[in-house]
Amino acid sequence: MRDVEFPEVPRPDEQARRQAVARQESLTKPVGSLGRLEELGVWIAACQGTCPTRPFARPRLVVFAADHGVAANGVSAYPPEVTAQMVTNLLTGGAAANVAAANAGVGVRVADIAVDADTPGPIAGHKVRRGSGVIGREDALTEAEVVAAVQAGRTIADEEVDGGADLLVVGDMGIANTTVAATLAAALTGIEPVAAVGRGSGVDDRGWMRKTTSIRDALRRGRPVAHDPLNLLRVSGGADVAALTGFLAQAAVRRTPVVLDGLLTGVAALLAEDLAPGAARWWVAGHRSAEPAHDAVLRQLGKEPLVDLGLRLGEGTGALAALPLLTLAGRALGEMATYEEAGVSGPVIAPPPLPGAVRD
Ligand SMILES: Cc1cc2ncn([C@H]3O[C@H](COP(=O)(O)O)[C@@H](O)[C@H]3O)c2cc1C
Ligand SMILES: O=C(O)c1cccnc1
Repeated sequence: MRDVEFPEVPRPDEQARRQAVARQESLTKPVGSLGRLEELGVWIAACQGTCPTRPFARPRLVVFAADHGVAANGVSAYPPEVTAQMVTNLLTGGAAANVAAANAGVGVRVADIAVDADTPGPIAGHKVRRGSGVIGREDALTEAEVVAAVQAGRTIADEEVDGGADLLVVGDMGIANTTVAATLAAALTGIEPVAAVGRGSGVDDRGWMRKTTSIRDALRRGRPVAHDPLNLLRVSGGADVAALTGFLAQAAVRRTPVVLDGLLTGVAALLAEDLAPGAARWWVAGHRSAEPAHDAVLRQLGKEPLVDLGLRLGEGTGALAALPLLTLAGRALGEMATYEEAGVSGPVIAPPPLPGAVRD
């Protein structure tokens, strides 16, 4: 699938990063005392290419919505029509993500990539198909659909960045998508189906068994192509994961930082880093989801999540819960007074170097 190639991903700005490290040492607090917030502030400066940092002007959440054929196996506690119903709920402001976005000052966009229903015109502009194949016995998508979905994600990232977004947050909505995500996580990290499977939106013990079997069957088909991101998306993925993959890679190409959410966005991140090496430097992990496979995915991404609240919702809620921490980190670096400005005496003993420099 040569139609999907990304240009070389730029690095966050090294000069701004160095300036930010130096500035952290000049601010009126013991060196390193803001802990991880200091690393995050440095990361924001490097992504913005400027120090002091600026407050984010237009943070945006994009929720990627799609249905999944594997829902027919009885792997979710909820019926497939909930996907379209929740899309409506997200559009009218009643979902958890709407509240979390409002709390964090983030604008919300919903993109129907493969919902198995008609959705309003403005959100269906990038729709690739309805649903997907039942991944235990057939391919999720055709080659053309994979390409179209990845391109849809790229276009959505471009639209957001061109519209002024300076921080992106990703989310998912789609019944049975944790079965797909767990399959991809197992294929990409090597964990077994029983280690990858989770309760998703709350499946019972019998459903859990059906889900584990579905992941096992899907993994049997997906493992042979696990090293090839686009073919893995075709065999075992879905149009939402493919679009998220394109979106995450393109956000990095466009030098725009992203806050990752739960399991589905995590597997898309692994695939995007594969397609566009270095893209992961532009992402921060918002939270650790209660889905067991998410931990393996985060480890493979080399990301320590900002919060671990036992959330298991998706929609971007974990990322949005963490967002005020990110905002604080940026503002502390940008707005605190220096020792010189405030007339506060600096240390009399040279402080130890800042702990664990930021992954740039
Ligand atoms: C009302 C409702 C709102 C949601 N918001 C996100 N999800 C989350 O749960 C689903 C994945 O779980 P599973 O694989 O078990 O179906 C996805 O839609 C995901 O976004 C929801 C699920 C439901 C039921
Ligand atoms: O990890 C997630 O994001 C998640 C977990 C459960 C249900 N939906 C999403």
